[in-house]
Amino acid sequence: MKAHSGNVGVFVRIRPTAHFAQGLVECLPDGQTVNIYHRRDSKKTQDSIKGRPSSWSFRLEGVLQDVSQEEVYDRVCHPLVQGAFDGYNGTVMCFGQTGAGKTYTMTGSTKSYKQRGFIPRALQQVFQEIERRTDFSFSVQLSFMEIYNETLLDLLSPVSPLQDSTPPSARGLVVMEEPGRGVVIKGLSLHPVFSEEDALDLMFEADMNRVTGSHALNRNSSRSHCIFSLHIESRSRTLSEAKYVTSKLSLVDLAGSERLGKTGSEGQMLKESTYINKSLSFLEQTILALADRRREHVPFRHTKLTHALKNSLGGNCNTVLVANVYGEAEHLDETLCTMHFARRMKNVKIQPAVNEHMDPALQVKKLQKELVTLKEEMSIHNTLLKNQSVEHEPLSEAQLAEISTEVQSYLDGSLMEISVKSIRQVEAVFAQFKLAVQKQEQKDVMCNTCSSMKKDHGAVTPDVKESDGRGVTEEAEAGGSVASDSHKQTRRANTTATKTKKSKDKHSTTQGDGSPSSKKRCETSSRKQNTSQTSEKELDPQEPEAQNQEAQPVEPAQHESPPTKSECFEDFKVGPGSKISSILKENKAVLLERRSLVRQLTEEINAVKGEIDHVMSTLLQHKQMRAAPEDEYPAEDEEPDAALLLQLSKLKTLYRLRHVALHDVKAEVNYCEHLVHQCRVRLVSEFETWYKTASLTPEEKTLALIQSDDTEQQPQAELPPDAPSAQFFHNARCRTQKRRDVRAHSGYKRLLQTPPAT
Ligand SMILES: Nc1ncnc2c1ncn2[C@@H]1O[C@H](COP(=O)(O)OP(=O)(O)OP(=O)(O)O)[C@@H](O)[C@H]1O
Repeated sequence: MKAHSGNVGVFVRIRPTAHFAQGLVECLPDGQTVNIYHRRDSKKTQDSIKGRPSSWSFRLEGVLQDVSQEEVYDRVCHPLVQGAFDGYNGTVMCFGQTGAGKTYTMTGSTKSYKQRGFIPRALQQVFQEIERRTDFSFSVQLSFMEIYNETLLDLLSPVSPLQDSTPPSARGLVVMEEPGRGVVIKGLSLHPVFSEEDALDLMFEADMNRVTGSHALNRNSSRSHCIFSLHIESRSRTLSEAKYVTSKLSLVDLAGSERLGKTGSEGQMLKESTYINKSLSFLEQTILALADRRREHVPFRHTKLTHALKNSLGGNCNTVLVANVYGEAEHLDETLCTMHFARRMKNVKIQPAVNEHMDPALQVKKLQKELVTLKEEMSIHNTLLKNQSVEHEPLSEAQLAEISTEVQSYLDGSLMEISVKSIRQVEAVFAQFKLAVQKQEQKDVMCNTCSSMKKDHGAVTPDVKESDGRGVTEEAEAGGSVASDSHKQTRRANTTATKTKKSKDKHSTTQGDGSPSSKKRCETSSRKQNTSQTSEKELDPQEPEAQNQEAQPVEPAQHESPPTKSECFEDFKVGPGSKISSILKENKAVLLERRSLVRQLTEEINAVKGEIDHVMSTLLQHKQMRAAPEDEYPAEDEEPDAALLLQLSKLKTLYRLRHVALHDVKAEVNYCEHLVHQCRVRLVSEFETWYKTASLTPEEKTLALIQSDDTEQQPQAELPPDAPSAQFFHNARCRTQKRRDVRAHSGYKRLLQTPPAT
């Protein structure tokens, strides 16, 4: 997904106020335009804008006024995070006057889950997406960097900047450009994270380490620029492709621009303000240069900030700017400056591109496979066909299309045979057959279930959770492994046969001829209708009765009895739910294998224990014998004792090793059980959703969609208090608070480094 292409996306967010400058700031109903007017009677204003027009109109991607944190995130950040999963880099920057709400937008309130900002929401989205994309494996790493007075600081350094008195320059955080990788920060620590809660922990930790100060406009003013980065790498689990994609998501909270007179800064804070204003002014110059396509040189290297952001400004990245402004009249000049910056940023071009890479090891494997195929082709060429025109190259699009047409003609009977030309052609023919079967299956499933359920929804009420649970266990006990496609197709064919039989039965019930066979069919049918709960076993398409039935001609749809929920579940498992169903089977197969290993190890341990007992009792006997009068027992009995002791020591070692192995395998069993449970729950819940939707008319589906939209827009206060993300947020915050308290008690003080002279 490409979130924004062409130009940088720009939004303006107005900080809520009871004293909105009505008449001076106007937000148009289109939600994209802000007009700003200057009063002609204001002396100060007239001085500052001498010779310029007295009103400005700014048209942006969106004007965010009185909008919740959730909506701001959804409009600004959500598409970029989604894009990151497709391999696009993304950057969101908050820019504006001090106190206008940049940190509130980016990090949000650390005390309130509902008011959390972009960073925690992005982490939530990332881990939810990872859970959803079961076909991919992901690795996520994060880093958090601060630029304070032109010095780069690692907010997540393994050695906390609070403890470390080494000057940051000596700790070696340097902006560098590497061929093929662009700008990298050498020395910045990257932290692998495996869960939302892990990541939130690090976010709170970094937030605690930031430099803040207090001045007239903001009690908690960030005195630095802050760059939070998430590095995501994803690889397909299903395709053995060498390709994989990476992306970097940067969330940038810039320090606030400030008028020194207004903030009343002095001393250290004055120095900070000077650095902040200087770097923002360079940022502005860089943006001007980027927006002007005639400029050949862009002064990225003027400051650490612009250098570090080089790839994010007009690079291959989806970039979005949030301009944070006040809505009050007294800040109109600064608001105007921010809006001009936003407009310039809007003119900067971006060229988002997917970061696709090749895994060399997998590529070698692929080439080796290719070589084997080519060799086979050669052997066919030489031995079977003796045909000079055998193709050794991969098939072209045109050849594949031709094969598809041939297969279609073969299937509809207009072509009697397909002649073999090469292994690749044979493989492509098989693939086309498979495709045709799958399409037919999908059609069958949808036609049968949707139309029948629609007709008689009330009759379909078995509790699938229970019947599914039993079925699943039965499969597991039967040692179910991953079903091959052909196996699935056989099951499918048998299911169809069973269904056809059932529809025939139903037909006979209403039009019975009174013959014994007809009666029997009637009984079967009524028995099925009276059963409120149908087990999987009863419906097992492989049961002998079903297999012995000759395939009956398919009755017209209106005579078919509606499939039971359990039957629909079977269809679901080979149709839309086939992926999760096959993962479940795989996991169950692994679980069974591990359980049998546990049994085997337990038996071995028992056997070793038996031997140990035996050796010990022999040794005991010898000891007793030695204690007896000498004439009864000869002295050479000492000799076997040495051998027995050696054997005993070996047995004990073996016993210990087996125990360790058993312990490990038991842990694996626990883990596998957990996975199987998760898959099972997911299969059933996905089926429930599918089943509900399949039985709806198009109008009902539309209504359901509208209702689900409504639910999403409910205020967050209505989220269940135990919503997992809220819990993670709460836990991580509490842990950070504890660390903060410990540090406060032990007298830690943030060492603010003197910046190197520039
Ligand atoms: N949209 C908003 N809704 C509610 N409160 C807000 C909003 N924007 C800002 N605030 C509040 O205003 C105060 C200042 O906001 P914040 O610290 O985010 O400003 P800033 O632009 O990051 O300032 P600085 O550049 O000085 O760090 C905070 O108390 C914050 O909670």
